[in-house]
Amino acid sequence: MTAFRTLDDADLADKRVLVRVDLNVPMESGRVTDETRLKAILPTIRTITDKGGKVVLLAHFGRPKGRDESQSLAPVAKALEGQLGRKVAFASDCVGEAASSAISRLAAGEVIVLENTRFHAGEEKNAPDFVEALASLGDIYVNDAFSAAHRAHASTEGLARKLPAYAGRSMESELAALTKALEAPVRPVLAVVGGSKVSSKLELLGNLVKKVDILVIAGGMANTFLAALGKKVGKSLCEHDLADTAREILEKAKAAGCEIVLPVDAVVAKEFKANAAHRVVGVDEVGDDEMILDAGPETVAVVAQKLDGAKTVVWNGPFGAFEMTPFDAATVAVARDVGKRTRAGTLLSVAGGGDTVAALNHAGVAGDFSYVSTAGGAFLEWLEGKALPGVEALRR
Ligand SMILES: Nc1ncnc2c1ncn2[C@@H]1O[C@H](COP(=O)(O)OP(=O)(O)O)[C@@H](O)[C@H]1O
Ligand SMILES: O=C(OP(=O)(O)O)[C@H](O)COP(=O)(O)O
Repeated sequence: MTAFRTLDDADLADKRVLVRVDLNVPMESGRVTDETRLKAILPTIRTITDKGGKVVLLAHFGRPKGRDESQSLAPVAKALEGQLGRKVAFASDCVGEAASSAISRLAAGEVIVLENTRFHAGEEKNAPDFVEALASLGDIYVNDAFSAAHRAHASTEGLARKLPAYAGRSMESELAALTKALEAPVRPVLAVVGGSKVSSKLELLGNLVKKVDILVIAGGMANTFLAALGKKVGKSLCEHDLADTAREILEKAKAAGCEIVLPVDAVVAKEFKANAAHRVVGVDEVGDDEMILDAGPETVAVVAQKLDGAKTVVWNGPFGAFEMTPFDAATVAVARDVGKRTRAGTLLSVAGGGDTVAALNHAGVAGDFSYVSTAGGAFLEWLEGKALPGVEALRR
């Protein structure tokens, strides 16, 4: 018997199936720029529609504080329609009259997306009345959002305890693939953690340093460490109030024998925009009116040298603001290097995260990696050995 109930165990005909998916996709000017997370949920949607269920998709987008139309899921629902090749309805709220009347109009085999769950404070609080309001809209709950499973929210955890709960196809395959690739990784293991979600990913590094041999800290995360070590980072993305936590992580790494690699140079600019005037500087030379938007070429060379000694790579979070040229250079260079080594058979590589996957696609190498997960933070917490609330709630 498997650890979870799956869609194979469910009677789906004519049922209202609440499916938690991750529609937190990269977007620019109202357009989805990477559809990996949409493609990942197609098998679950099709399994349910083929069996005559009504698919009610629940998801968050961004981190709004209350209702905020700029964080609406409406354009994502449109993009999903394109991927699915069939009509996808949309309801302007995920609870209440707007949701229930739209769902009541669904015929068997039809699909609807409900508006951003994070428009309601009860979502992140996992508030019982909000869980109740969501549960009243469905007969069955399916979680297909491995990438949001590290959040104990109403739609990722609370609902699984309220309705008959099943793992979706993507949830199943993510857990199986990560277990196969990383349950007993060949050492040395090199991890790259970068990106912009500094506060939500910094603390997990304290445990990660006990699991990996080399930790390359990149992106906005690196700026926070550089500042904690007394370097001036100007206007860079940086969480100065996390300096103590950053220093504690460096101590933990030392105690665990994990080598920490920080950028030695940076590409800096005065404006956060594509093709902004920029210069390459050492990390001691960032001006007060400048911001670090990418790692420099010397850092890329250091990472290449560290990769020479690694057998397994895990990666979440880009080296820079890769959506804007030329600040994609370090991310693209390291991605191509890892891809090449993986193809040559000298490295096993696992990468994940909404933006990281978009960056690998941008570099044209996602297909070269051993495994690409939809998940970033959730994948790192899984790697830390932490129980993920969204996964735990699904266990039989
Ligand atoms: N130095 C930097 N300054 C500003 N933003 C950065 C910097 N480095 C990386 N980023 C941003 O980090 C974002 C991705 O971070 P994150 O959400 O943590 O990754 P993922 O979605 O892969 O988990 C990208 O939008 C990228 O532009
Ligand atoms: O994009 C996500 O995670 P990721 O940035 O770690 O890939 C998930 O949708 C979780 O979003 P959250 O970090 O706002 O809870």
